[in-house]
Amino acid sequence: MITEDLKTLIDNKTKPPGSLGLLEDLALQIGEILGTTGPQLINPHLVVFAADHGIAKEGVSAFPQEVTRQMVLNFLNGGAAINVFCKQHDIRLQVIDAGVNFDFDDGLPLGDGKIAKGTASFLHGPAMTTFQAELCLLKGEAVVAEIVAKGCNVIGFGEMGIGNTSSAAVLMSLLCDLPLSECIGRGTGLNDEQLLKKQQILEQAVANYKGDRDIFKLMAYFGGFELMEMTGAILAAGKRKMVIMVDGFIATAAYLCAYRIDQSIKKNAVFCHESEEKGHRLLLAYLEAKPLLSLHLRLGEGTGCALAYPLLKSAVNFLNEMASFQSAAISNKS
Ligand SMILES: O=C(O)c1ccc[n+]([C@@H]2O[C@H](COP(=O)([O-])O)[C@@H](O)[C@H]2O)c1
Ligand SMILES: Cc1cc2nc[nH]c2cc1C
Repeated sequence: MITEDLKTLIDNKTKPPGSLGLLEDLALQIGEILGTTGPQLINPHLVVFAADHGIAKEGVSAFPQEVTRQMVLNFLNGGAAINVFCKQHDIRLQVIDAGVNFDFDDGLPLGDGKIAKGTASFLHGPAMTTFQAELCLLKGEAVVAEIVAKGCNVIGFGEMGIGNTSSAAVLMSLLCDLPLSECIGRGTGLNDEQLLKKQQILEQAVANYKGDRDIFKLMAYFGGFELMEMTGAILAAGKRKMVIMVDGFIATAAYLCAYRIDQSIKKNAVFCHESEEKGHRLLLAYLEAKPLLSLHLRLGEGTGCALAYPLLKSAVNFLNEMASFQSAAISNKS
C-alpha cells in the first residue's frame, strides 16, 4: 500500500518518469522504511566503534596497534575526517570504546562498550569467547537504544581498529564461500610483500580453524569487538525501523553478519560508498547492493555515510517539496 502510494507520488512529480534515477529508489526505500509518504530524516547520528585486534601483532597492518587509541583521541578532539564531515552535514558523532587496548581517562565523551583490551590473535585460537561475542551484540543494541530515545531515525556506522580488514576479509571469505585471496586487500596501505605475508597468515589462521560455518562461532573466532558491536547495532537499528547507512569494507562485513542473522534488515540498509579496499566491490556484488558513491575512499570511520547523507536528504526533499504535474499545471505526456 505505502509502496504503491510512494511510487504514484514519485511518478507524479514534475519530471519524466524515472529521471531522478537512484534518488527515486532512495526516496521509495526511505519512505518504506519510515512507513510514510512524507518521510523526514530526524537527528542523524554516526557511531564509530573502536577496538584493537590480536591479529595485528602478526604483522598484517601497515600501522602499529597504538594508532587505534591515538585515533580515538583524535576523534574526541574533533580532528579526524569523520569529525569534519559530520560537522559539515550536521550529523551527531558518537565514539564507542568497544575494546581498545588502553585505559582512557574517565570523563571523556567516549561511550563505554568495552569488552576487553583487544581480542586475542585468531591465528592459533578464537579472537573472543562466545560470551564476549554475545555481549558485543547486546552492547551494540544498547548504543542504538540510547540514540533512538533521542528521536533519531537515521543512523550510520563507522569503525576504527588496526588489523580489522583481516577480520573482515576472513569473515567475508567463510560466510560468502569466496576465495580468501579475493577478500584480502592492502588495508591501511601494505606493499606487495606485506600483502603476501598477510595472505599467508590469514590462510594459516583459516587452516587452523576446526569449527563449522555457524555464524555465531565464526563471529567469535574471527571477529573484532568493534565489528560485532556494529553487527548488534545494525540489527537493533533494523528492528527499530531506522534508515541504516552502511560505510566501507569492515562496516559491510558487520552488515553481512547482521544479514546472516536477520535477512529483513536488507530493506533498511543504504549502501553509501564502495571502498577501494579490494574485497569490497565483490562483497557488495554478493549482497546485491548498489552503493551511492564510489570516491576511492578506503578510510572507514563512517566517512562514506557522512558524505552520502546529503543524497538521502535530497531524496526526501524532492519527495516532500517538488510540485506534482497537477499542482504545477504541467501536461503529463502527450
Ligand atoms: O572501510 C574501509 O573500506 C577500510 C579499508 C581499509 C582500511 N580501513 C581502516 O584501516 C584500519 C584497518 O586496516 P588494517 O590495514 O589495519 O587492517 C581500520 O582502522 C579501518 O577503519 C578501512
Ligand atoms: C591514521 C589512520 C586513521 C584511520 N581511520 C580509520 N582507520 C584508520 C587507520 C589509520 C592508520
